[in-house]
Amino acid sequence: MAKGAYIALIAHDQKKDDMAAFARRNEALLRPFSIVATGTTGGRVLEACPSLDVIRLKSGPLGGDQQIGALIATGEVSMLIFLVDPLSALPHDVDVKALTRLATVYDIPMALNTATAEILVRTLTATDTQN
Ligand SMILES: O=C(CO)COP(=O)(O)O
Repeated sequence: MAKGAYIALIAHDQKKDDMAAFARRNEALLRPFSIVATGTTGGRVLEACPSLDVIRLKSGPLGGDQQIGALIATGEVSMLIFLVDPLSALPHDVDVKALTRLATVYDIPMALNTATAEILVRTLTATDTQN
């Protein structure tokens, strides 16, 4: 993974505890990287892991998903970990779809659940240390 590229972290409300736990488990792996996150998720990650370099954007419903989508379009995101809640209706569902669509268009490694996130974070950080 290219240095300077962001790892993007986002979690829906019902998944924020899972994201905080994920960050805590993987704090050492994530520490060398710059993280970009939607507002509330970023706050939870920083609370759990104050040592991480986290840039907080707007909250998802206020445009945070779109901000991360724009960073993907400009080539600044190398990994997207987006813990989605498939059991709740969201007012900004169109933004969520737009973001996952852009991650697919630009072929960004994308985890939508914790199990995949655990695999992805190890694979990409291991690749990085070989470069
Ligand atoms: O709603 C979100 C993603 O769609 C997440 O936004 P927050 O991290 O601000 O809650």
